[in-house]
Amino acid sequence: MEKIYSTAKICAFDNNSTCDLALEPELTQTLANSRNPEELKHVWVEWRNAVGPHCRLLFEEYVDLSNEAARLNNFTNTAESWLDGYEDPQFRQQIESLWEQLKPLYLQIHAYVRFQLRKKYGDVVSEKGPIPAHLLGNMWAQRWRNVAQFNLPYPDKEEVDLTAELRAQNYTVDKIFRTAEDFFKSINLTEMPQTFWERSILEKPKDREMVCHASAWDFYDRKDFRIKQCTAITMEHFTTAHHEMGHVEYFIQYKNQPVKFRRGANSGFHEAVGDLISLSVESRKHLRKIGLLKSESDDPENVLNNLFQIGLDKIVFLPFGYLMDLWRWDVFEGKITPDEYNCKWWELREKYQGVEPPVNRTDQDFDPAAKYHIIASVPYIRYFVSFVIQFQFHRAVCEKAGQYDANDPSKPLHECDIYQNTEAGNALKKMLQLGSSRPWPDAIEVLTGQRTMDASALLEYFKPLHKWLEQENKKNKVFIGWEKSTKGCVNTK
Ligand SMILES: CC(=O)N[C@@H](CC(=O)O)C(=O)NC[C@H](CC1(C(=O)N[C@@H](Cc2ccc(O)cc2)C(=O)O)CCCC1)C(=O)O
Ligand SMILES: [Zn+2]
Repeated sequence: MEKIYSTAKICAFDNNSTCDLALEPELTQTLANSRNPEELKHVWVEWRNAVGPHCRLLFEEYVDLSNEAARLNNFTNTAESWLDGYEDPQFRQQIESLWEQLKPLYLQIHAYVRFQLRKKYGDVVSEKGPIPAHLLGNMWAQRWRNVAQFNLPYPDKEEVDLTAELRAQNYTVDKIFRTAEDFFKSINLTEMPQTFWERSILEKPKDREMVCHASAWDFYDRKDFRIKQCTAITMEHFTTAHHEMGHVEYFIQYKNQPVKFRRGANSGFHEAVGDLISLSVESRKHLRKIGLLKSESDDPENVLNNLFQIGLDKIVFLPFGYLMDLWRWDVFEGKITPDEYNCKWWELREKYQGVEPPVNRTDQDFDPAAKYHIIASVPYIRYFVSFVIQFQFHRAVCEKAGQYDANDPSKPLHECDIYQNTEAGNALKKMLQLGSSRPWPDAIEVLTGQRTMDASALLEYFKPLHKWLEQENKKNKVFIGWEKSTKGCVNTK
């Protein structure tokens, strides 16, 4: 399935003699930059046609083999095996409870974006229904930051296009990764070893196919750590470089643990390290410090525009991060059978994300395969966990850096930047060095003083945006939530 996914190509929208377009970089760029609904629909449908049908039977076989392996490891099925690392029989209930706390914020940004997209695209976006998934700037509608420019709360304020700025300043792939390394070093974490620079693959090779989905690798010899990334000069890849290097920092911090404990406290911790640093990097304060933001002024409108763009990544991701394994847990437990794979997927996509396919789908399609983690058997709830705990970590390191104080409105959480603060870095380091040697509640307590996942830090970070969205949606009399989709998935049997 990985080979099918990594080599799949489609033909161009307006020229079907060009048929060598791959997911990265071509289709990713089209979904991000095209404003032509027909072209977006073409790319969205053709990608799924190129991967889904070819993976469907393989996936059924994979489910049986994976469950057999789980049983041989004394688990009931793969779902139980995947959840084992969270060491808590109540884990799924905790996730559901976190989602219930976060859903009101999601409903507000969803309603606002649907209203804006309707202004731009007209009736292809209904007033009260789910949002068509192909118009949101991303192949899976899991992050909407690429459609920020016609959604900004204050559109007449300066246009901060970091991708354009990176290119204008002749950022190279190497400079992107050196900039990321510089941040980690500045808080007393570790520089990348020389072998990292010699052995990593940071650009798509010209001479051969390669799995371009970014990844970070620990070779478990305490010395060899690498990143593989088909890096483009974009803001998304700048953030991804920090994400991948966050994995490497964690590898290095726990490298002296026994091999058994050279893992994240749970998988969500591993996903949170790089994103935690990116929360500082993406603040206007930091972007100005490293010269990526020219303007001097930080008036409330510019700050809200920036917070909104971060929300299009972080708030928007939550329902997707949840539904990916809600679908797979049911598949592994046999609650979703092969003939229901696709229509149950679209039920969940509508129920949690409030998105719909641009064209009707059938049970003969297999749209989950359009997402790397499904065909590569990579669990996904780790990202939902990460998107919650990274804000708990951020709140803790920002307090240590004196950059955040719950009682001081002049130090809001969303303007914190821990750059060059070694107290913050040392506190983070103490947690990372534990690896998986202690239950994760002990690990999170070391840094935050809490022993549970807690949505309050994310809600605190986005509080100004939440308030603004509620006011704006009320002013525009926008319908909050979504009615049943007119599109969806049809059982052909
Ligand atoms: C040997 C091995 O497998 N190593 C693991 C790491 C480890 O376990 O040690 C690994 O490298 N996994 C690859 C995976 C890549 C990416 C990803 O898949 N991201 C998710 C979700 C997401 C989205 C936004 C975001 O800000 C953070 C995450 C997606 O793109 O849907 C793609 C770019 C970002 C991270 C990763 O790094 O997590
Ligand atoms: Zn990761």
